[in-house]
Amino acid sequence: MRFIDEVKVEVRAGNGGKGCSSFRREKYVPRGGPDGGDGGRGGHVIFVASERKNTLQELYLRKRLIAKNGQSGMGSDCHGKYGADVVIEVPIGTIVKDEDGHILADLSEDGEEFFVARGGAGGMGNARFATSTNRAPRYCQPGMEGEQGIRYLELKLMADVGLVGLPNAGKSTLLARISNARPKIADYPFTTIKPMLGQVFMDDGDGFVVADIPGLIEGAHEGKGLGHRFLRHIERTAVLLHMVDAACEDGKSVREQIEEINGELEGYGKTLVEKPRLLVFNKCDALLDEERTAIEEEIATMGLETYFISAVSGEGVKQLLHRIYDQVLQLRAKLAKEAADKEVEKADMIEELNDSFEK
Ligand SMILES: Nc1nc2c(ncn2[C@@H]2O[C@H](COP(=O)(O)OP(=O)(O)OP(=O)(O)O)[C@@H](O)[C@H]2O)c(=O)[nH]1
Repeated sequence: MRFIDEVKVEVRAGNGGKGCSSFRREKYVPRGGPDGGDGGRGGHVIFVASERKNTLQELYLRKRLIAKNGQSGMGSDCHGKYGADVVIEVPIGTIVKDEDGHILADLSEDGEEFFVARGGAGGMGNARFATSTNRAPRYCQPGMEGEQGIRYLELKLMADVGLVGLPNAGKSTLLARISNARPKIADYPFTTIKPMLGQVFMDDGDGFVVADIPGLIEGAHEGKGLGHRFLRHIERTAVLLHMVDAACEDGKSVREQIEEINGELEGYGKTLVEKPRLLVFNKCDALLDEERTAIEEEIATMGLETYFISAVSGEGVKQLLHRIYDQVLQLRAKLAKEAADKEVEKADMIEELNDSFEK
């Protein structure tokens, strides 16, 4: 399966079936009334968010989603059948946009549905148009056209924590240690070529999801490296873990590594820069005490919360996880409060409206 996070698809819902114009013909009933049935509704095209999916590959391959037309109505008051819907599962975090880039839907919960193209209504048969003055109408309706258009889908993974750092900082090693994800780990850069999600379980039985995005390199936000395309996947996280190779195996000082990533996050825009960030110095097992002290002195002025860990030996990892979890819970509580406030606001508005109607 390839990781596809952007696709363009053509969607076409089914047209409604035509209504039927027909008259009852029975023995001994000389003038049977109208009995033309309605046409069936055209099929919808529906996206459903599913936790079983993590790529838009299926849509990338299909390119077109066309639902069936509704069947025409028939005599003897028989209605036409509905056209079959096309139902496509998409990953949680899929955003649907129209041709002008307006967001139509943001599918953020398992099972959430979006009718991306609605099938046309079936036309009414002549039986519906009989009145006391016109008992034998011949008129029946055509079916309505189904909606159609081009839609752009963009996947922004839903993770609580985003791992960022230069290639080889040890992001995959940390993810493998703390979560159920099993990323490839190698001592050459860019072993990670697609974002990888891992679920971390905490003592309370709950936990959080971490996204490891491919190693950023300078200029990534301008689309030069691999990272740019993937930065969007950490836009919705509660906290960023900025990983730095404290052993400086690739020859870059810790300051250089930090500044390079800062530059990339700044280049991407406010959403990432303003996120809470923990600076994590990895590979501490390979550091001498005086090297660690030197790093501590160098970063003291940066004002970032820092952690020293070894993703290989596990040193410092537990403490880090608790701190991350704190941040995640704080954000969840804030979002829950915002949602509850909105509900209250809505209820107040409805009450006010009702009051004004009564007066
Ligand atoms: N000594 C030491 N080596 C580590 C530690 N963590 C990772 N490494 C090594 O660093 C190398 C790179 O680790 P990865 O986890 O693949 O790094 P990454 O940041 O995921 O790299 P990309 O996938 O390229 O983005 C591997 O050889 C790891 O074994 C650590 O805590 N101590």
